[in-house]
Amino acid sequence: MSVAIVGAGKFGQAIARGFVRAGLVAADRIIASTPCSEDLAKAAKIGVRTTFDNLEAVKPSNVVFLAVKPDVMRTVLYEIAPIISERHIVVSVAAGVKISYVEDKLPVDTRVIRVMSNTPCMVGEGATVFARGTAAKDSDSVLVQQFFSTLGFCVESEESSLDAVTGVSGSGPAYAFCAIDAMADGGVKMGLPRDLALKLAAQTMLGAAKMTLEPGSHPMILKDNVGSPGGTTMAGVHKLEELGFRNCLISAVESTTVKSVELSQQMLDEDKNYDEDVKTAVLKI
Ligand SMILES: NC(=O)C1=CN([C@@H]2O[C@H](COP(=O)(O)OP(=O)(O)OC[C@H]3O[C@@H](n4cnc5c(N)ncnc54)[C@H](OP(=O)(O)O)[C@@H]3O)[C@@H](O)[C@H]2O)C=CC1
Ligand SMILES: O=C(O)[C@@H]1CCC=N1
Repeated sequence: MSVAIVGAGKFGQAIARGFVRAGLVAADRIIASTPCSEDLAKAAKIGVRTTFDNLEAVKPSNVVFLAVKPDVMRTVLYEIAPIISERHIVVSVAAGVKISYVEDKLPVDTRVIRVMSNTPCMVGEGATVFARGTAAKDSDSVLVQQFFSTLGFCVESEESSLDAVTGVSGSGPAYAFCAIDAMADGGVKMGLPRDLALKLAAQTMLGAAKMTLEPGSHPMILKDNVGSPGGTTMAGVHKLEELGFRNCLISAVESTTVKSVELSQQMLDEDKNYDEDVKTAVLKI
């Protein structure tokens, strides 16, 4: 198996590192491309092959990960389309880019899978949901499941769920990092050294997440177990409620989901305008 990662930025590097770390693909079977020399140097440090040329990455590969930002997706799809064949599986990890958008620009019957994952893939604790395109086979779905299961939790779903998945787990690590940082700030404010405060905050999140994932657990029951009657915890939980902590998180997930929906619509609208511009130009000729 040979893997191309087109768009070797933060997320492209995260999955490359994850695949190599898990021993799923040998580093020299991965070729990463980007026009950004800094990103290419970072990818090279993982041990993968690198190139500025997307076609050089795609040609020898059979699994092609598209990890570019949505605004360059069209350019990249048109660039690689002439060399995409039945041998390729195209896996898009871009937020807000619909499967139909990708399929539209590639040869008929290209096997496409759309994935929403997250950066904890780097440490084997990713959360991934994927949906298959119209020509994708069961074996493609099994392969993608295999890839992302080595990087953490992975499940197949309908494409319609992927905007909300982006809201919870795609962008979710950013909310968790903000929470960890803020808890550490609180510790420093109360007199702890910064490195200890940060370690305690991160380890606490890790432990709480692990407990929540135990079969039969529920976060609110676990929360009740922490709060001793008349003790410290409920004073803190009361403050969280007063300042709208849960409300904030629900709204953050909602805003991210809405942004993902808007991104999809914006891309379809831009496509329509682009097609009309091309038609007008052809008519002029
Ligand atoms: N970061 C995350 O946590 C997650 C990101 N994603 C998705 O991953 C994708 C990438 O995001 P992220 O890694 O954060 O963004 P980055 O900007 O870090 O990475 C994008 C990379 O693509 C490069 N690039 C730009 N144009 C081209 C081109 N024509 N051909 C090949 N490469 C190109 C960029 O180079 P340059 O900098 O020069 O433009 C950069 O190296 C997005 O679609 C995002 O939705 C999905 C889940 C999580
Ligand atoms: O911020 C973004 O658009 C990407 C998608 C999910 C996480 N990062």
